[in-house]
Amino acid sequence: MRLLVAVGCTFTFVLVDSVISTVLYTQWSGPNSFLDDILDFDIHRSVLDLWMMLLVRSCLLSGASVGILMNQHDGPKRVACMDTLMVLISLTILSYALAKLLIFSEMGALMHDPWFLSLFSWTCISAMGSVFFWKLLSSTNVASSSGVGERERLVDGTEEEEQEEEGETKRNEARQKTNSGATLGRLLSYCKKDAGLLSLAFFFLLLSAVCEAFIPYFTGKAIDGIVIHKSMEYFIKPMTILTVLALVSSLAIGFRGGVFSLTFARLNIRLRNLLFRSLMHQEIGFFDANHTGDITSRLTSDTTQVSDLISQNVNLFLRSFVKAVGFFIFMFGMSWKLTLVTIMGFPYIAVVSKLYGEYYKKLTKEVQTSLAQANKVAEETISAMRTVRSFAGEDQEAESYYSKLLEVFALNKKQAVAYACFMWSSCISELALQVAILFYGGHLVVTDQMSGGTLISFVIYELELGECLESIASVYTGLMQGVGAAEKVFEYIDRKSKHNLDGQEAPEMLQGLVEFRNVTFAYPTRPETDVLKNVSFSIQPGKVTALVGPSGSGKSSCVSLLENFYTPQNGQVLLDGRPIETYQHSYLHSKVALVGQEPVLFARSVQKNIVYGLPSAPEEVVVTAAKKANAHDFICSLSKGYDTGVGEKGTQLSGGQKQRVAIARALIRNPSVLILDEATSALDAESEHMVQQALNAVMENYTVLVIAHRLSTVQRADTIVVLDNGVVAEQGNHDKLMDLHGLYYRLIQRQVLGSDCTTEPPRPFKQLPRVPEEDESSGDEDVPRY
Ligand SMILES: Nc1ncnc2c1ncn2[C@@H]1O[C@H](COP(=O)(O)OP(=O)(O)OP(=O)(O)O)[C@@H](O)[C@H]1O
Repeated sequence: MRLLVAVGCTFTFVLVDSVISTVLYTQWSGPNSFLDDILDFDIHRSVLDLWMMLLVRSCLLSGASVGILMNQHDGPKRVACMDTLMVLISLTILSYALAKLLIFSEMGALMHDPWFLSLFSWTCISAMGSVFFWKLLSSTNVASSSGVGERERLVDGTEEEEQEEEGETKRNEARQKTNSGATLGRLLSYCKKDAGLLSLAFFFLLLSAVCEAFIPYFTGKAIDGIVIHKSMEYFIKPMTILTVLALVSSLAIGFRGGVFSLTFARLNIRLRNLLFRSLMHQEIGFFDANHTGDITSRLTSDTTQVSDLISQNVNLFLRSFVKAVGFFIFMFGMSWKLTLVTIMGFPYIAVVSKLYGEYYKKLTKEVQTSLAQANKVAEETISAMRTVRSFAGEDQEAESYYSKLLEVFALNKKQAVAYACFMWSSCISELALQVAILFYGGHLVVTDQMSGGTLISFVIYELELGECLESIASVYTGLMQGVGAAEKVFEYIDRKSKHNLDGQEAPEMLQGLVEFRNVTFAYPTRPETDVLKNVSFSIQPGKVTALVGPSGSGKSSCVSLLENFYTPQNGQVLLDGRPIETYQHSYLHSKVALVGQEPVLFARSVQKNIVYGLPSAPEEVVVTAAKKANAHDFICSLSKGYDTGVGEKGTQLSGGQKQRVAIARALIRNPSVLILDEATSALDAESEHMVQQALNAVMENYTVLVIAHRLSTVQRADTIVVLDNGVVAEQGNHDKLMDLHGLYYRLIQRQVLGSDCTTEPPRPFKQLPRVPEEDESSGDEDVPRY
């Protein structure tokens, strides 16, 4: 339907254009026959050429309309491909009409003929109208693709899918085009708070632009003073004004630049702040799905690129724009004819920079993505340097980083070629313009239509204007680059977490009863695999519940759900009878504390690590928590005691020390439920002993869910939940489960006896650093571990 309307409108336009152009032409040509005009064509006297432009427009528009009607599927796409060509043709028609006006102006009376002026004006209007109707025809592409998809349901499925995909791509492209303006508007709206500063910058900008606009004018006056008046008086006056103008403009330029830099530095801070806050509230699944390198690259390089490019370009754009307007006014005042010559070249430069800007924006996005990939490799390698060294993987990692850099370089090469082509085309068009101005200006001076001094002023204005237009063109590409980076930044700023942390419950008393009720869960990154299937068990207040099971059976996943990191697909995790997600975020994490298997410490002091999340905790509470965690003595022996830094991820502490600081960090909250992921396998005997002592004490006083790796812990637990491949295989205490002779029994037998007493080999518990002797199992510290 839309397609038919567009074609109908285009044909109507062609008809109206033909009638008006022909009537105006015949009125102008008078009794002369059309044939005579062709045979006796004189560019200085005939407007036949203007009428012929009608043929060009009509043929193009009618051809496109018929093409679209005959091939409704591919037609609009083909028309869209020739959008730029149509713009160029219309610009050429416009320039030709202006040139005709100049030619006729030389002929005096001819120019004032109302029919000529009407035909000239109509040619300009219809040239612009042609672009509009061409765009209308090409835009039917987006709407018609889905319509065609419907009509051609008989076509096989793959083709239909392809059509839909194409439609979607087109819709995205169309959306992207309108988005650039919206993104820019949004970026500027972030500067609203700096409106005062910006107004000041704008004032200095105007001041400098006005001063600069007058400089060529007084230069011309000074030259006329020497050449025409041959008097120092006529020379000194404009020279004095020139000096004052130069001084004022340079001061204003300095102020303007400084204030703009300050404003956009604040924009950078705001963007980073917003982005980081948004990241802090994303669900854990988001961090599973996105690599740290990608995220930090948006936070560092993309935000910097946005503020740098926007600050430089907004500054440059405003300055160039104000100056260009001023220059145009002066140029028109000096010679409207020479100004028309200048205007003829201007649209071509605009088209070239638009094309270049769009291509550059696309390349910039690709470069950023590619750089993020390279950063990903570097970050992963550097953060795992010990592992890299121990496997002698340095060269392999360097090679893989280099190959990523080469991918970036391939894109940089494309950017360089695009830039070279852009510079080449804009320099050529500028040069052509200057030659035309000098040529025509010389003719005006020779025919006494302007003075030599005025021509010099005009040429200076034209050169300055060229610079302004060049700046505006480069601003466009620079802005597009910044907009590309800004879109990536906004994507994360606008992202709403898929897991809300907006629970409000914060009861004064919490018993610590945890229930898993028919929980089925799959990680968002692997939604097709259920890692927990209909899991139900409970953790009684004041009791120790142990989770055991082979590696990958889902123990840590249970902990993640209890920490409210993810939402289960089915079932509920309850704390004191209320769903876990209904609790206030900070409340929940003060009541449910976790000591992980490989606890992560921050690169701060021991004290700051212990009070993490509770910055106002008094010193004595910190010391009490450290004592309970069996950490006080070793902390006191450190060089600066509690103020000693622990290094990145706690690397300056031993594994056992790290664990005890992590236990203190959990205990300082005085939690109702303590989750312990027993990690003793990575520790040496002494550290293990220290950590175990701390854990033993803790288990006596808290409601504990422990992922148990030691037989002593499992034996001591009030309830043992045995997980196997995401389901609860068995539940009960040690004696009951041993009597069952099921999975638990087999696992114990296997670990204690070091042999398999089943026909079906069970999957192993956590890897054992050493196989214990059978009679060791009664001891506490040296008991066998899972
Ligand atoms: N972030 C994640 N994204 C996708 N799948 C995951 C994620 N974390 C764990 N898994 C998968 O979920 C399953 C259960 O893992 P989980 O870590 O809960 O097991 P586990 O019993 O704690 O194992 P282990 O004792 O070895 O730590 C495994 O198959 C694992 O591959």
